Formats: sequence, structure tokens, C-alpha cells
Amino acid sequence: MTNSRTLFAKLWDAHVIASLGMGEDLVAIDRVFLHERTGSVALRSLAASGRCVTDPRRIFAVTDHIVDTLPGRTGTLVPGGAAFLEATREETRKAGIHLFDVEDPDQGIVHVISPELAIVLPGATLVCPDSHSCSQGALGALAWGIGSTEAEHAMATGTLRVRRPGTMRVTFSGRLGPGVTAKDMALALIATHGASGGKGHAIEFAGEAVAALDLEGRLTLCNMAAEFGAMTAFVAPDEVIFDYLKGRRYAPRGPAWDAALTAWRLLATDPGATFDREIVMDAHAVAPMMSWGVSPQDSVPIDASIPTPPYTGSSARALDYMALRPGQQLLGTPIDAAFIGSCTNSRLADLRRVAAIVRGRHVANGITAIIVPGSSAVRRAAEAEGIDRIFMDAGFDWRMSGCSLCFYAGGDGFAPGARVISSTNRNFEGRQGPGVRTHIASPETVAASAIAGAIADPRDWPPLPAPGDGKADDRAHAFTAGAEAR
Ligand SMILES: CC(C)[C@H](C(=O)O)[C@@H](O)C(=O)O
Ligand code: SF4
Repeated sequence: MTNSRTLFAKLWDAHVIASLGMGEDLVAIDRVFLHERTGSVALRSLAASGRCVTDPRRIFAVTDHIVDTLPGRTGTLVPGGAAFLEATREETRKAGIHLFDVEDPDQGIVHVISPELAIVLPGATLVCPDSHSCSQGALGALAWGIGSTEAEHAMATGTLRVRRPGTMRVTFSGRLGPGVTAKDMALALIATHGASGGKGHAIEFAGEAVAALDLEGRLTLCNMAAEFGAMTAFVAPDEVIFDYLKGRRYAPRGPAWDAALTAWRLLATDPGATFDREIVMDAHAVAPMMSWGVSPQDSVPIDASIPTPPYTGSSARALDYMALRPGQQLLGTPIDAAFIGSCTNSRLADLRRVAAIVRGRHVANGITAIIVPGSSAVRRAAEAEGIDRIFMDAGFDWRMSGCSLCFYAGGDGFAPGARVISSTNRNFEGRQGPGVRTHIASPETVAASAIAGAIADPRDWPPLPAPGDGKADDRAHAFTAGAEAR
């Protein structure tokens, strides 16, 4: 008998108020984050039921999903969308909940601004009525997506009734190769084990390649756990996370910070602790990945060809929808548009890597290329570094922050039938507009493809040496040495 515990057990047990039997626990919820699409529904329904928010200081809201992202935006282009915005404004005001609204300098995609503002903290529980809430586990939190009704319950009681998930450790051993990123790690995992491979589990990502990821890379990896069917995912927090959080708006300060740090440093799986399931992936064997079908599991290394039959289920219809042939090479397939954004890949580190590739180059003729920063803070930081100019000079549209064309809600969208290469997390039918054919990949792959005008391998597009710029060699070296390596 061992007393070794997994990090999951430590996080979970610290929040269990009561065991409710049948595998369910009553769990204390430290933070609730809402967005206008589903949060407005929860707030309205809570108010209508005559219940109230017990502790508004633990609840935050943002407008991100349906806000327009065109420069000079005033509201939303989504038909009927204004009602969601109005409900969010009205109900958060009445309940005393802090709202990061469109004009707020801290506005952005919920899973991007939560870490930026240190609303999510190591060891905390955070819920949000959004399936990609698991992204935030990158900071060592237990963060998961819930429904609107559960959000009401969490706001009214500070608790939730939750089935205790199984534990799974996914270890990426070794180091990533050149031009390979956290997005490729996630797609390789999902392609190997299927879109339901993580079902019913809380995943701890571990191993050398995970520890070597920067904060942004860890957020990307945990974000994609939603596409792996997992309840949530996290990475044991380390100094990378603590350094990032220090001094941020809602981070503890003074003696509270020191006490937090002492507690956070214990947030790791003990040696000898066992998991319900273990998966080991060889990081060195991961290549830049690209999806070919209509599920993230329909993904292959970018230089591979589309698998040949037999197909089953969604994969069988996928090729029709995607207008591709079995055995076809993905490389060189002409594209119509490129999109860089979303809670998966729209942070400053993502944009810097994109800038390194597009600098001195231009988007191919006839290609629509759009970059949407994940938050207003990312947008400002990118502009302060001048990388917005690099994007615009290269022919990319540079937008205001929000979910934007990550998902089609009836407003902005790509043309029907367009083949879009996208740094987002979902390639479902119609995800980016009716009939739109989405290929998901890393931001580097999207950038290289936008320039090539066809699906391209980012390893074939190293940064160009800039005349008179002594840093060019360093940039090229950083790229070939593994873009996300610290
Ligand atoms: C609108 C929202 C509920 C949805 C989600 O939960 O994931 C969206 O963010 C998405 O990515 O599809
Ligand atoms: S960016 Fe896309 S995946 Fe992320 S929360 Fe918004 S709509 Fe969902």
C-alpha cells in the first residue's frame, strides 16, 4: 500500500466537500468564467429562478464568442447576437459580476484572458460553460467545461455535483523535432488514440517534451484535450507558470503570494503513484500534423498521404465533404484561405512564430489570410513589437480579438466550399461556415501554407535572413532547434 498520490487526486480531494455516492462528489468551485453565448443563458435563467449569485467576486464574464472582430467593430455581426450581448451586460451588472466587455483593454477569448489576468491559478477549480475550459489546466488548475445549468448551480452555491473521472497520464518522452509544436503533439495523440481516447478521464500531460513547452504551448496541448474526449487535462505547474503569474491582476500578492507559491510547489504527482491509464508518445517521432477529414482524429503527418479505405463512420463521409481522394498527398493541395486565431493558437508566442515565417514574404495570390489575436492584450503586445506590420505587409488581415472565424455563428464566415487551413481546434462540417472545408494544423503550418497558396510543410519555410538584421540567424536557429523549446 502506497501513499503516493497523483496530482489529480491532490487537486480533486482538496475540493471535495462530500461524497454523494455512485461515483459522484460535491466539489467546491473556486472560479466561474462566463462568456456571452452560454453565460448569458445561465445568468438569465438563474435570475428567473429567483436565486442569486452567492459570491460575485469569484465569477467573471467576457464577450468573445459572437463579437465582431473587424477593426472599428461596434457589436456583433451574428443575426440575433445583440440579445446575447445585452443579456450578458444586464445580468452581470445586476449580479455584480465583473464583465470584460468589447471595449475593455482586457477583453479577449475567455481561455486566453483567464491566464493573462491570473483568474485561473494553480491548484484552483475553475468551470466555464465552454468545452475548451480544459485549456486552463495548463497552469496546474482543475478546469473543465460545464453546461449552462451547471453554471447556474455553481454560481448559486459555489459547488457542483461531479462524477469523479478516471486518471490518465500522457507522457511525451524525448524532445520535439524542428518545426514541430504542441498542436502537432495533440493532433498526433488524437490521431493515434481516437477522438474519444480520453473519454471519462482527467489527463495529466507529462514528460520531457511537455516540461520543455512554454506556457502557450501547454495551453495549446490542454486545449486539444476537449477534442480527445477528456473531461479535462493539466500539467503540473512549475517555475514557468509561477513566473508568468507573478504580479498579474488577480494573482495573490505579498505574503499571500509566498504562501501560494509554497503550496503550488507541492502540486505534482508523487513518484510511484498509479494512473487508471497510461499513454506514452515519442515526441521525437511527432511530425507537423494536418487534418484531412471532419474530426481532429482524421489527421496525418503533413507529408503523408490520406489513408486509403476501409473507412468507417464519419471518416467515410469526410472525404466527400472535403473533396479529397483516398491516397492523395496533402502537400501541394491548393487552399482558398488561411486563419490564425482561437483559444488554441492565438497567443503572443504563436504570433511571434508566425511572424518569423511570414517576415519578408507575401501571402499567395487570391488567398484570404486572417490573423485574430486571442486577446486585446495580445493585440497590443504584437503591435508594440511591430509584428502586426509584418502580418499586414505579408497580406494578412489583422483583426480585433475574439473567437471570430474559429466557429461560424451566422455572421462572418468563409465562402461555401472554401478550403481553409486553420490554427483552430475543430474541423467539423460547417464549423467555419456552410460547406467550408477546414484543415486544422499548427500556426506555423497555416502560415507556410498561406504563403505557398497550398498545403505546405513549415519545415520548408524557415525564416528568411533579413538584410542588416543580426538577429536573423538566431531566429532561423531557434526555428530549426524546435520552435517551442525553451
Ligand atoms: C459556444 C460554445 C458553447 C462552444 C463550446 O463549448 O466549445 C464553442 O466555444 C466552441 O468552440 O464550439
Ligand atoms: S476560440 Fe473557438 S474553440 Fe475557443 S472558445 Fe472560442 S469558439 Fe470555442
